Amino acid sequence: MDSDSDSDGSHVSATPPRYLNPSLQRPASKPPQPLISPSPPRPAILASSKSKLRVRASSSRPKAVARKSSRTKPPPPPHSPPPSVIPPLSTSSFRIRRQSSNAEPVASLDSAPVLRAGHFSKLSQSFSKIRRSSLEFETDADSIGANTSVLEAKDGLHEGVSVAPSSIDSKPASDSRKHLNLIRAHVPIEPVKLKKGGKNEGNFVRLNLNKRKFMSKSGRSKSTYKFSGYRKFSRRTKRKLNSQGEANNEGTCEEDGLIVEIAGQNQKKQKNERADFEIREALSAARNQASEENLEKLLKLVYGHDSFRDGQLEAIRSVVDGQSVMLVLPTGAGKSLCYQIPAMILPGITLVVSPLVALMIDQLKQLPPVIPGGFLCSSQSLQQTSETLRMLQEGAIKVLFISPERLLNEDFLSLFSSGPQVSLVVVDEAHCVSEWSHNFRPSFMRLRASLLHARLRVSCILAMTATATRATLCSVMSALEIPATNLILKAHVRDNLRLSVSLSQNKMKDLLMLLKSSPFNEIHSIIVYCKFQSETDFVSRYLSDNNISAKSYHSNIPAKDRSRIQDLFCSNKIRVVVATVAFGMGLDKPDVGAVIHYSMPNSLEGFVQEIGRAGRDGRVSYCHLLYDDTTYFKLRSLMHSDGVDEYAVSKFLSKVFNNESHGKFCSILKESASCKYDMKEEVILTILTHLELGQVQYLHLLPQLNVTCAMNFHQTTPSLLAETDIIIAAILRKSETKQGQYIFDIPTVANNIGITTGELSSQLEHLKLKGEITYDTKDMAYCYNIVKVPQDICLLASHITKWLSEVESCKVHKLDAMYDAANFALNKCQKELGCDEFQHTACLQKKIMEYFYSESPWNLSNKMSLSSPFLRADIKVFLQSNSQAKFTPRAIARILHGISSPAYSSTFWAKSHFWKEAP
Ligand SMILES: Nc1ncnc2c1ncn2[C@@H]1O[C@H](COP(=O)(O)OP(=O)(O)OP(=O)(O)O)[C@@H](O)[C@H]1O
Repeated sequence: MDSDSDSDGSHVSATPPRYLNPSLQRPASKPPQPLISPSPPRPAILASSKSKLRVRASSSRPKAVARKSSRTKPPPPPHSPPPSVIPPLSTSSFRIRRQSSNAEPVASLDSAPVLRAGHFSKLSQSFSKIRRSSLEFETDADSIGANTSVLEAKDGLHEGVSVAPSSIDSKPASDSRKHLNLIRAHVPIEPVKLKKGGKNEGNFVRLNLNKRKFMSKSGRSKSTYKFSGYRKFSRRTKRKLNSQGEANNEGTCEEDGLIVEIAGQNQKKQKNERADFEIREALSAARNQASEENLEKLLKLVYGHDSFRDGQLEAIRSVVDGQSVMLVLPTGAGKSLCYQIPAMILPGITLVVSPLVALMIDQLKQLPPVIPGGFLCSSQSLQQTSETLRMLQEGAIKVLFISPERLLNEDFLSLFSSGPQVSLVVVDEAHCVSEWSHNFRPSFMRLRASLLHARLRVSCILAMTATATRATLCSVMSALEIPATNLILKAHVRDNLRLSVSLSQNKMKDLLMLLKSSPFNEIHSIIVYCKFQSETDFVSRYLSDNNISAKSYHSNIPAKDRSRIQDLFCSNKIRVVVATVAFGMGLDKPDVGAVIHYSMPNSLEGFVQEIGRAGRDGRVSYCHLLYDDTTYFKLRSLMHSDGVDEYAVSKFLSKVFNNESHGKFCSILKESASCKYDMKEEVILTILTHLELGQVQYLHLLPQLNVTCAMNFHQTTPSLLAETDIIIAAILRKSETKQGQYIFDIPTVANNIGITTGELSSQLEHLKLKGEITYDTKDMAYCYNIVKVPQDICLLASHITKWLSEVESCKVHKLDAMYDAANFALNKCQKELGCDEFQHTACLQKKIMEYFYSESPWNLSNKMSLSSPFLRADIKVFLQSNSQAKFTPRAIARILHGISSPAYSSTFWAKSHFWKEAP
């Protein structure tokens, strides 16, 4: 049987073999060897326990559907904790929607077809010429789906993606599923046999010759044929002919092949049209009535999935019904579908606000071909941005991924005052809206329902997250005005994950032992999470030295290399990726078999999110935490790195309100302010956001921009130009000259002549195009208008500092909760719920549930309260030996803890012997 036929039937599965030895069955109930526990001997892990925990009383579980595979399925995953584990919901301020009794169980990927619609990103190396068919979406007046999108990427990176219209070339869902996939192992790639004799030979070369032959014969010019299309055509023809043993007369056969090919194309076209028609019908039915049956039909046709997973249908129906929803589903549970299907059904645009560009691009790639999408981010060129905006206005984009900064940009918002209709705003990773979350983003905080309603005229908001405590949910729902009844909350941890913890005194050695022991030694794809970038490098090197194929991944690795590492991992060419949290967001590799935490995460939210990258295919997967006190202490110190003193806040506020001119454009240089007030840029933005969104609005934040401009004149003399141009006249008044360059502050000039910085910039651009000037800008600044000057800056500083210190305590509390859960599993677990010496799925799930659902914060013991008896003496000596400098108490504490800050960088202070080295 050749490889073509191999790909058919039994061996094809949606996921590649997880185990290194494909003959091995998944070790669902295979006891892993206890290895790192402090108290040997350790009994073997019990993967399937009888005393299972239940997440919700009626929670449905991933259904293990028999796969067309020779591999045996593992036993179904254990159940989740019993309802008694959850604090009484009736006392909560939310009504947590329970799954209806007739809800379909979660379909495992095993039951899904081999390819998902929309997966074409095997070509992530170069997805520049991929045509994506889109359906004709009905807008108010006309159909807009006549456009298809072409995605482009440069350098094989996920950068510079733009979406351009193209001709109607709608493909049916079934066809679209033949798109090559990012996760190549998912895709039965049609093998192209190369002839022996060197890499430049074989079909490629021969077919080029064929091409010349054919062309000369038909008398067409070279330009008549697109090479790639022709190559495909020739290859297919060639195969056909070879199989008939008629390859000798190449010219004639090519022509015969052409006839066969055209017939095939016609058939395919008809099939496509039929599929298109079916989808259109299903869409129209779903628009008329968003019933379970109609939505399931759409799900099947567009995605190839048989049924909705827990929470999906409920969310989709509510959104289609125009209700705002807070959706909490575990990582990999299928949240994207909950906005994609409404996006198809609703008449207007769906805006998806995302915190990371990489995430946006991944999500864009995962859109099914029937939904034309685009994205806007700051790294795009002006041309790309305006092209996307043009398409948006023309209705050629149905789903637009956008950063919060971009969304809140005045120019962008003004597009919608009389422009395209927005039907839905999706806030992805919605926990970022809340300062009580593990991942607060000030720019997300500015996403208020009132603003979205007023500026986008949108009434429906879908907030999605995988991890949120009650406090976080409360603040997100209040900011986005989502009614308490519209919370759809499912389990935070999927129950196909087996959780284990071990105390480790030598983490590298223990990690290696873990990877070489069962079940990890049989798992093909593993992510090892580290806290620090340097850790990822030396851990991956250590593993490689010990014959484990591993690569490190962190944000300091060039984007191109990161992309390559991710591709290698996704195509199963690297077994282990040793990464910081930078790895995994948007990663949809379904068969990651294990996640190992080399370092403890900062919070249970982080833990849950990271382990959620394992077992997205519904198969039993393993998550192990290596935990030790030293890392905990180090992390606890780091939790204070964002903290600020009232003194610094007060100084900063004085600077902010220094310029009392109401309505005028004010700016504060980011870098120098950060250093001067010893506050991280993110903290400064948090304070400014609070000044805008707090109880009293003190200022109005504007987009950040480079405020220093250095200009050269090229044609007309500056003074002559100033006679006819008031902007140049103002620049001459307000600038200083250095080596022939005119250097000025953009806000100062704009304020001087009473125009906005935007108007000033476009005037300068105009002069530049005329060849009169060239200029460069630098010095990124926070920009704002003052709305109200506070009466008492000290009082305001005290309020803000108190708020920030509560946020800081919240972070510390999250770390303590993580530590407490791990400590509980290791030292206090009574092993009543199916846990054993090594495996603590049940007790950790219980701890996680308590953490996420409890009304009040846990009362946690503070291991850090014991201070060194030598501390006072140390501080005294430190001050004496640095008597030339002034320190705040916080600055001294940071130095002693080895935490760098904007004013006290590690580059300088790590040389001091007071600087505490990282463990
Ligand atoms: N109803 C379904 N049946 C089968 N597979 C599904 C279903 N819904 C989603 N999936 C698949 O589940 C995988 C994860 O989906 P998705 O990326 O939307 O999850 P997510 O919840 O957004 O994950 P993350 O939290 O990591 O962003 C995808 O491969 C998707 O095709």
